[in-house]
Amino acid sequence: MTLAEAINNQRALFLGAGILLLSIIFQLWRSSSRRSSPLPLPPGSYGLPFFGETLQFLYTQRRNLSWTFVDDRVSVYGEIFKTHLFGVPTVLFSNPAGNKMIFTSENKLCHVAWPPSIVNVLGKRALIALTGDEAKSLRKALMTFLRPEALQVYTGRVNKSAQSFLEENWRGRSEVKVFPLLKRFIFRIACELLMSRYNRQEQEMLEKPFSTMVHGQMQLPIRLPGTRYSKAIVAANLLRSQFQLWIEERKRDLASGKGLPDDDMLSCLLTYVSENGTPLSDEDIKDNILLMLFAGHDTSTLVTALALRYLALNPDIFDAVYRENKEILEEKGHGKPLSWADIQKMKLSWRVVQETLRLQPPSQGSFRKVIQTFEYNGFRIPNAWKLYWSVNSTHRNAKYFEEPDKFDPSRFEGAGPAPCTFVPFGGGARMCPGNEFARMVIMVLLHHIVIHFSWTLVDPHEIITVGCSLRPKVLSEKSFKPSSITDSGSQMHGSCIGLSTQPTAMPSISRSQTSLTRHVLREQGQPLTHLSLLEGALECAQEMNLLAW
Ligand code: HEM
Repeated sequence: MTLAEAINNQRALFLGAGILLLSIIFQLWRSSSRRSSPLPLPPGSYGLPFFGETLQFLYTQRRNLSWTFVDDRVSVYGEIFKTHLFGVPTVLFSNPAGNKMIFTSENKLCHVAWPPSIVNVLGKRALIALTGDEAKSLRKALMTFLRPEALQVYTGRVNKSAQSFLEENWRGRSEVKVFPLLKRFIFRIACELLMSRYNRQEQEMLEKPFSTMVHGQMQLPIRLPGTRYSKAIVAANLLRSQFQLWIEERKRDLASGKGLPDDDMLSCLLTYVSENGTPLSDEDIKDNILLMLFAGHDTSTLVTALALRYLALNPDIFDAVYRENKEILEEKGHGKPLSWADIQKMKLSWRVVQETLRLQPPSQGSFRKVIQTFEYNGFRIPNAWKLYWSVNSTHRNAKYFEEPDKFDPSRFEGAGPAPCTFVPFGGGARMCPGNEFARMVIMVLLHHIVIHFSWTLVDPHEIITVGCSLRPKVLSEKSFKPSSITDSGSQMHGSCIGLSTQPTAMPSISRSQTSLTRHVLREQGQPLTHLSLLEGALECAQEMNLLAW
C-alpha cells in the first residue's frame, strides 16, 4: 500500500466513524426529543372562531339539557375532552375520576374561577373571589356559622318562621304560586339568620336591591348609567351601606354585652379571630353576607319547589313521606317544635330531596383555572386553561344511576351512590359550605308542608330552564292545585316553580314520570323544533357576551 492509499483509507475510516457517530448522536437526540415531546392535548373541538362552543353549551343549559352537551362529545372523544368556552380553551371532565381530580387539586393544579362580572358585584373579599390561604381562612370563619353544631341552634327559629309563613301565605288559599312564595320565605330566613332582621319592612326594603343585584350580575359588565350591570353594582353598594350601619350597631351591642357571639352570622363573623389573631374586616363581612344571600337563595328555593313537584307526580312516595313526618310528630308530641334531631330522622324525606338534587341540580357545575401545566390520563392540560366539572354528566349517566331519568329516591338507601357520582354540592376544598344550612331549611319547610297540605300540579307541563350560573332561569310562573285534603282538614292549593309558557323550552320532567301523576296528563314533550334556532342562538350569544369571561 502506498502512503497516499494509506492516507485515503485513514480518511475513509475517519469519515465512516464520523458518519456513524453523527447518526448515533442524531438517533439519541431523536429518541430523547421523542421522550421529552409534550403529551397530546385531550381530543375535542374548539368550535367556531371567537365563539368556540359557548353557544351550544349555553343553549343546552338554558333548555335544562346540559348533560346532552357532554354526552354528545363523550360519544365522539371520550370522557375527557377539550372545548372552547367563554373565550378560553377548556377541558371538560365528565366522570367520577375527573370530578375527584378537580375536587382534590384546588390550589395545587387549579383554583376556582368565577366570572368577573359576578365577582365584581359580590365584592373582592367574597369567598368566591379568593384562593389559597385567604380562601381557607375565610371559609373557616364562615363555618363558625354554617357548621352543623351551630345550625342546631337555628332550627327552632326556622321552624317558627316556617309555621307563621305557611299560616300567612298558604293556609286557606285554593291556589298558590310556590316558587315566588318560597323565594320570599328563604330570603326572610336569610335576613333573620344572617343578621337578625326580623322586621318585615326591613326585609322588604332589602328585597328590591337584592333582586336588582342578582339579575344584573348576569349581564354584560358595562358600567354605563342605566345598564343592568351598573344597577347591580349600585344595588350591591346600597346593600353594603345598610349592612355597614347594622355592623356598627352590632359592634356597639356586643361591646355592651347585649348580644351573644353566636346570635347570627353577623355576630359570628364580628367575633371571629383567625389563628394569627386577625379579626375580619368590615369589607370581609359585607361581601360575604352578600355572597351568602346570593348563593343560598335560588338554590334552596328551587330544590324545595321541585321536591314538592316530584311529590305531586309520585303519590305513593308522597304518602310514605307523609307517614314518616307524621310519625316523627306523634313521637315527640304535637305542638313541640321540630328539632335538629328530628331532621336526622327524616330519612325518606331527605332521599326525596337528594333525588330532586340528582335530577334537577340547581348548580350545573363550575369552572377552575389551571395554575400549572399538568398531565392527566395521558393528556397535557396547559397552564391558564379552564377546567369544568359538570354535575349532570354523572347524575344522568346510566353507568352510575340505573334508569337515570326515573325519579327513584330508593337509590340513596344504604351506601347510596358511588363516590363522586352524586355531586350537587361539589366536593373537596371548594365544596358548598352551605349544604347543611340548605338541608336544614329545606327539611323544615318540607315537613310543615307535607304535614298540613297535599297538592297536585295545576300545569304538569311546566318547564324549567336554567341559566349558566347557580340561579335557575324561570321564565314565568303558574300554579298547581291540591287534589286531596290531609288530616289538617284544610285544602291547600300549592303551586310550584315558575313555569315556562314559552315554546322555546323543553319539558324538564321525564316521560317515565307521567304515568304516576294524579291527573290524566296531556302528552308531554313539546318538541325541540318549536325552538327557533336563531332566537336560541341570539339569546345564548347575548348571555355569553354578557358574562364576559
Ligand atoms: C340546595 C342548595 C344548594 C346547592 C345545590 C349548592 C351548590 C353549590 C355548588 C355546586 C357550589 C360550587 C362548588 C364548586 O365550585 O366546586 C356552591 C358554592 C357555594 N355555596 Fe352553595 N349550594 C346550595 C346552597 C347554599 C347555601 C344555603 C349557602 C349559604 C348559606 C351556600 C353558600 C355557598 C358558597 C359561599 C359557595 C362558594 C364556596 C367556595 O367558593 O369556596 N350554598 N354551592
